[in-house]
Amino acid sequence: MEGIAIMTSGGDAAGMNPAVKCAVDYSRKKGLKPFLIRNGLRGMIDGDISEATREDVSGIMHRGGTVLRSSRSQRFFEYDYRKQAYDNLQKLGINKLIVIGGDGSFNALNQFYSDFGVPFAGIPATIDNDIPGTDYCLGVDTALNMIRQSVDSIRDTATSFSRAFVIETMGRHCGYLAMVSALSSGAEICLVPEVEYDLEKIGERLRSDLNDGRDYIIAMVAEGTNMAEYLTRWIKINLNMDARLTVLGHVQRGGSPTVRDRIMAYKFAVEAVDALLDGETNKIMIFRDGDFGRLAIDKVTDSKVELNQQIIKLAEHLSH
Ligand SMILES: Nc1ncnc2c1ncn2[C@@H]1O[C@H](COP(=O)(O)OP(=O)(O)O)[C@@H](O)[C@H]1O
Ligand SMILES: O=P(O)(O)OC[C@H]1O[C@](O)(COP(=O)(O)O)[C@@H](O)[C@@H]1O
Ligand SMILES: [Mg+2]
Repeated sequence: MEGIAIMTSGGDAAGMNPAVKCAVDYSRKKGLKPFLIRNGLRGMIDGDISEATREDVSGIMHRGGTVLRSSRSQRFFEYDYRKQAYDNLQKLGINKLIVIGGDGSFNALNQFYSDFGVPFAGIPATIDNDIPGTDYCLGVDTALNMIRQSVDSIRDTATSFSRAFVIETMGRHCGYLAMVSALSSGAEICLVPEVEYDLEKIGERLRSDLNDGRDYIIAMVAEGTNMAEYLTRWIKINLNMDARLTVLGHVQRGGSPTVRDRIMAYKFAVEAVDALLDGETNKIMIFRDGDFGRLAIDKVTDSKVELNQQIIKLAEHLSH
């Protein structure tokens, strides 16, 4: 029986556990022998690999994070450690890999494929939604719901005071979480790296709203702009308003996967196993314009992610 190993790597994201469960169950159904690599790339180097049991993947669907655990490994950049990882796979008869992770993990596995020719299928999983070629990455819906819940709570206190609340979201260089959250929470300001912003115009607009009776402000700021602290000070000085900053941080990465993330996880996992059985060697599973598909890794690594134009159209007025 051919061995297939499943791992999670990079920043954890809700939906990783359902993807692991489905990848194990479906690959077994298809006549493969599923293995689990624990602790991501670090575990692959250290041989933290075992055949998947039914117990390993039972009762994990509803759990956030990744039960396989994850890592960001400096050693994987070095050939000698990758060779050690390859030897570990060889010993167990593993000749296919499924990696559930972000762009960094896909680069890692592509390097590993160039070194040793072990075919892999990538399942996009990162709250940042920053993988080119796919409209959706596992974990995004859960993160958006975690943010919504936090912003709703902040709004409760905001409505009790005449204050501005600046809320910073994660996302690295991608403004998706901030922009969608600005829409879903009815924010007055949204700053993301992809859209030019004009503080002068924002000031004019909000001063007029405040004169008309507005008494609090919610501002969503993507971490990639590095503007959250500055904007908080700017509001105090320019709008003459008390302002508070909340950096949401890792709260956004936690939480039980939403229904959307569970179902998407299943579909991505089936696609990944099928891709490998079809003889694909280094493809990333994608969801684009409502359909699932497979994209060559270089199409992913050589492009830059672009923010969805429809979302920009709906939210860009919050940047000026
Ligand atoms: N070019 C590369 N060569 C080898 N390993 C890499 C390469 N790029 C990334 N990696 C490995 O992949 C890991 C996961 O990538 P990272 O960017 O941290 O998370 P994510 O997969 O969520 O984007 C890195 O910590 C590193 O170990
Ligand atoms: O958890 P860490 O290592 O502090 O990294 C924080 C970063 O990880 C993320 O939560 C997820 O990013 P990745 O999916 O690329 O790992 C980013 O939004 C954030 O900037
Ligand atoms: Mg990443």
